[in-house]
Amino acid sequence: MSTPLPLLAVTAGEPAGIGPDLVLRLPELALPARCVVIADKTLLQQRAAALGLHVPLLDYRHEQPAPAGALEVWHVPLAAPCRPGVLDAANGRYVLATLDVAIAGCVRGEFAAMVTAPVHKGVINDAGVAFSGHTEYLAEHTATPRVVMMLAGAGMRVALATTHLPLRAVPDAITRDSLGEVIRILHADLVSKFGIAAPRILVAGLNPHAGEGGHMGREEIDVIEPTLAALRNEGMNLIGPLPADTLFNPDKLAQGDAVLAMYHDQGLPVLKHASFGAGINITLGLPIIRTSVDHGTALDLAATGRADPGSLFEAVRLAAQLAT
Ligand SMILES: NC(=O)c1ccc[n+]([C@@H]2O[C@H](COP(=O)([O-])OP(=O)(O)OC[C@H]3O[C@@H](n4cnc5c(N)ncnc54)[C@H](O)[C@@H]3O)[C@@H](O)[C@H]2O)c1
Ligand SMILES: N[C@H](C(=O)O)[C@H](O)COP(=O)(O)O
Repeated sequence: MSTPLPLLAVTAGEPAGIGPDLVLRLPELALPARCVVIADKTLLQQRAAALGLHVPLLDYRHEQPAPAGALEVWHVPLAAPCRPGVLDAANGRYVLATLDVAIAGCVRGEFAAMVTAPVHKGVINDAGVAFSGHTEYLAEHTATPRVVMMLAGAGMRVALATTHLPLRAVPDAITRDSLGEVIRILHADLVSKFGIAAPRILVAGLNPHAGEGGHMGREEIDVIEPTLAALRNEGMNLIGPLPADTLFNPDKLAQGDAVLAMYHDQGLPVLKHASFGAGINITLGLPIIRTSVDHGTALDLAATGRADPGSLFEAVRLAAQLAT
């Protein structure tokens, strides 16, 4: 008897964006997972019609996997009809409801992992819910005090010491405690999830030229170096703090298994330049497995047929691999 495929929850994300278009493409490939899309079924039917896709949509039944070529759907109703490309705050809470279904299913063990299509952070806030990203939402809703965002693609892994916060808040958010926790999570998950026995982590500085010996900022001297020194004493292989402008040169990258950038736009533009459309976002440190795409809602492409599903396929493959 063959081993059953891991059962993954795939949330379709912002209804006006490309998430519905992308999940409808899942049956095209023989992916190493059984996927259940969490979304409004009528929305998927309408989007399939707009795209000219003939995908049978079947209600999810745990004991009855759909045949090849069909898509299993866990129906969560929209609050208001959706027009492709047009955001509507009335549906902000619908997006969160799809995440809640996936999280609850993972926590109770029904789903082996969750994969998320992109959401629009702004419209969820417009709906009256403070929301800065899946990463922070998942941490809060699994009662996990700290998680780490890592994107992977083009042979690179880039983790972030801070995630979605205003740039002016970044230096204050990087403390010896917070940085130490981030590095411990990154190190532990590189070992446990990626099978790297002794991970080498390249750590970026915060300031230009890693502070130039304290002449361009003191965070490297006061926070980053002491944190790295303490963790090296525990046996971790940490290289840095390194000037971020040359850290991504191929020779330097080859010396590490992952980069730790200090903030979102220090690390992610490099990775997305190299791998946009095929990269994966993974939340480290969670009690459940969660992967995601490397792109946003692309409202301009919804229902056009021009959205590339490559990143979603990669996110499903990684989630399945981690789950098995
Ligand atoms: N995983 C997520 O939930 C996630 C990730 C990134 C951004 N976002 C959110 O998405 C919203 C829009 O963000 P943005 O405009 O900065 O970035 P975006 O990724 O939506 O769009 C940037 C550009 O890339 C193109 N693009 C994006 N995905 C594509 C795909 N699959 N195939 C082809 N082209 C694609 C878009 O058309 C656009 O030109 C924001 O609210 C942002 O916060 C969500
Ligand atoms: N920072 C991510 C990116 O740029 O791809 C994106 O905003 C998604 O983050 P969440 O997974 O936290 O929603």
